[in-house]
Amino acid sequence: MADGEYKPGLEGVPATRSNISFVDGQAGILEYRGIPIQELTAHSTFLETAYLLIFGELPKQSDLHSFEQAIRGHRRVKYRIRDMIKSFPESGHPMDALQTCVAGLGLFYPLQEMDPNYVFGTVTRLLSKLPTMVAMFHQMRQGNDPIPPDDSLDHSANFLYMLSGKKPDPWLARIFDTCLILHAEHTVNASTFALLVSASTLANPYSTLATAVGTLSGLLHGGANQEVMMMLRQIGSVENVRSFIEDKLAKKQRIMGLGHRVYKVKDPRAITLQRIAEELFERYGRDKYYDIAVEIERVCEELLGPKGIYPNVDFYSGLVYAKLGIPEDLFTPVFAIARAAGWLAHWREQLSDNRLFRPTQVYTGERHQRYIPLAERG
Ligand SMILES: CC(=O)SCCNC(=O)CCNC(=O)[C@H](O)C(C)(C)COP(=O)(O)OP(=O)(O)OC[C@H]1O[C@@H](n2cnc3c(N)ncnc32)[C@H](O)[C@@H]1OP(=O)(O)O
Ligand SMILES: O=C([O-])CC(=O)C(=O)O
Repeated sequence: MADGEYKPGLEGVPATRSNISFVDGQAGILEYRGIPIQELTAHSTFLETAYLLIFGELPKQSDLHSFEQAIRGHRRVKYRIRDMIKSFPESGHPMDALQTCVAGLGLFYPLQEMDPNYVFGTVTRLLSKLPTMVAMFHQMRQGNDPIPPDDSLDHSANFLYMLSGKKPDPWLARIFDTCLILHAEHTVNASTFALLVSASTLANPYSTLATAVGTLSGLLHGGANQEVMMMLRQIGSVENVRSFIEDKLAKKQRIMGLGHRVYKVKDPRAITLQRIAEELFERYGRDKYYDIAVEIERVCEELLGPKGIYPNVDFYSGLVYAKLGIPEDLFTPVFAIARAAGWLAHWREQLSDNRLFRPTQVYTGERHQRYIPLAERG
């Protein structure tokens, strides 16, 4: 292969065929199974959207009921998982805890034949246990017992309850559910690509999902949502925004929450998240960090807009999560709870027509070298 064909970061290189989601990065369009994301946030729920992504169509009433019931039934985790979480250092990052927990599930549920029962069991177990394990780690790192799930609450409300011990206002739970819909899937992003590679080896799905969780944690990917909040606090006031941005750009550093490999306009999810943030602030009081974020967007439109760098999904999400009372280092685990739906859809799709991923490389090293004995090396 000629060097000219090599694309750093595989930019523009198709890695798979998929009918799960569609992105038009110039027009700012995102669809799940052909349905615009705005339709789903207006009318669907996270679990219905997860079903759509994983099984390819909107569920009938009875199918949705069985899916939701199965997920409710998987909320508790084995006491050995709980013991494992107890042994984690409380200062560890929750994404590392989550990755370990997801991989740990594989010890209890070995890989089986890909029949519909196995797929349904795996998908519902993972969608259900990820939120439980995130909430458990959060409680246990504070020295508390985990809060058992409340079976009277739906998926999103139950997660917020397990985090705080308080039943959330249904309006806030619905906002959180909308955030999960927005984060559920996004074509062949880095964590999904890592998942596809793992799935293609026929690794156990828990190991495969753990690969994706680890990949999402990176600062250039899902980890950016926490970084944005840290940046907003570091800037501290609207007056400091321009100098902060100019200084960063002069040092060739990245502004977190901006830029995207695919979108060259404002991410449609950032538009919805900003609207949600405004609705939240209208009811619960404005937040100075929101004003700072808006000013960053304004300054960056001027300085980075000509390069097609605009807010991505991670830019406004943290402001919403913070207002919902979610601690900053749980922002990325919340992203993982949502993205599990897309990951599982891609796991299923990959295995329906599998071929091992094994790309090639452009070798740039020496050849035909002599082994130099240790004593002769300088
Ligand atoms: C869920 C998600 O994963 S969404 C993305 C979350 N990540 C972030 O928010 C981190 C900040 N953003 C970035 O680092 C990048 O925009 C990425 C990693 C998301 C995408 O990067 P790529 O597509 O690889 O773009 P690349 O790194 O080639 O950058 C192209 C140019 O834009 C600049 N650029 C890209 N993003 C930014 C940014 N956030 N701030 C400043 N400059 C940027 C680069 O410096 C580069 O400039 P140059 O051509 O003058 O050297
Ligand atoms: O698609 C990407 O490159 C990053 C991602 O996961 C997203 O934007 O949701």
